[in-house]
Amino acid sequence: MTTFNDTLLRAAKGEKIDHTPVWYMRQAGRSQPEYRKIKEKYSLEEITHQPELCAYVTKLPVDNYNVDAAILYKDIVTPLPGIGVDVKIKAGVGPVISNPIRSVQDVHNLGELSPEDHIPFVLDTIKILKEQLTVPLIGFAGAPFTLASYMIEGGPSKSYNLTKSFMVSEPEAWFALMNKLGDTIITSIKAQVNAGAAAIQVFDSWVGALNVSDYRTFIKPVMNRIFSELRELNVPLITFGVGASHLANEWHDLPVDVVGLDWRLSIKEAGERGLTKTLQGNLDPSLLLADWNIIEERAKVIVEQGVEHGSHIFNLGHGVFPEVQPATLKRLTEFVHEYSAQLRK
Ligand SMILES: O=C(O)CCc1c2[nH]c(c1CC(=O)O)Cc1[nH]c(c(CC(=O)O)c1CCC(=O)O)Cc1[nH]c(c(CC(=O)O)c1CCC(=O)O)Cc1[nH]c(c(CCC(=O)O)c1CC(=O)O)C2
Repeated sequence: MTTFNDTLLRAAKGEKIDHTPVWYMRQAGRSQPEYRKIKEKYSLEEITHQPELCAYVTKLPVDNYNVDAAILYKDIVTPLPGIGVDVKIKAGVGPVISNPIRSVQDVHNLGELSPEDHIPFVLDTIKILKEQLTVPLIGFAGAPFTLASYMIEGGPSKSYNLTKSFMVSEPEAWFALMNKLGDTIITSIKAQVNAGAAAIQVFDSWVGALNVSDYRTFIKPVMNRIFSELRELNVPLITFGVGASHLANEWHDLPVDVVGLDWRLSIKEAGERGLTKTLQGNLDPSLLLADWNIIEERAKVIVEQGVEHGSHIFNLGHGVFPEVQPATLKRLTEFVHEYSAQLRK
């Protein structure tokens, strides 16, 4: 019988580990040939609605790359139809919403998430994976700002103009929206953990668009509430965002176990800024398209800084690009495992 590999859970809690655990954001899907074949026939929504198929896609990188965790194949917008958001994922574009939020009334019109009714397929996928996996399954949600950016803009945005102006001009509506999304996220995560998810990542991918002062006023209260309520689940809590080095200390203040960094702030610099918790990251995903000797050189520095820091989970600074060769991810996982084991002896 294969034993359960709990290295990622131990690293998240700051316990002693014999190698640095590895997983990659967007490891499921994307660059994998088996997934691309499935994708010729089915959309993301169709895959997520078929638990056996979705479990297969989620497990592929664990089998192919030997990573120390699985992350559920779904999207951050997956729970939103449950609260009345009309969202479709358009290939090559991203999530597109036909009823964007423009007023406090729009916020009040949003419903409540009932996981058993609205996302039973997600819970069924987790239950299948719990039987199959020998590594922890990471459940996840998009954070309120990142979800709100799609809901207010109506789709992906570069500037977040509508979101930011709504936030400062309509604070009552904004905080009502943060509350509603906070409730939705807490309910969705609790259901994922009850079904068998062993760790949680909250993706605040786009919150780096805000400055520290606005983060403290408009975002931090809801993030504090979310993580405080999730603490009772007793699973490691990871927060993550992109282009947000200026917010790293704010995240460290939240009741989380792990702070996920993109490639802009090194593990060493984060430690120097007073981040003592487990750090996750942070190879620039673009570099996975470079020659192996460059990838190895960069990964080596990150592993060394992670060992020096103490608790570290190796990851990319953001998601894997579809152009990356599966063999590169396999080799990188092996390298991080072996090199970190030598250093941690
Ligand atoms: O990023 C894309 O693939 C393109 C469009 C896009 C999607 N969600 C979105 C975006 C970005 C945006 O709004 O600009 C919006 C989206 N989805 C997600 C995030 C969080 C993040 O990555 O920072 C975000 C926001 C930030 C970001 O995209 O980088 C999370 C996500 N999407 C997805 C997954 C599951 C997975 O990859 O296993 C995950 C989980 C996290 C993880 O594994 O790290 C899956 C997903 N979402 C999406 C697709 C493409 C579907 C299709 O083409 O039919 C796919 C599948 C795929 O990439 O193969 C749609």
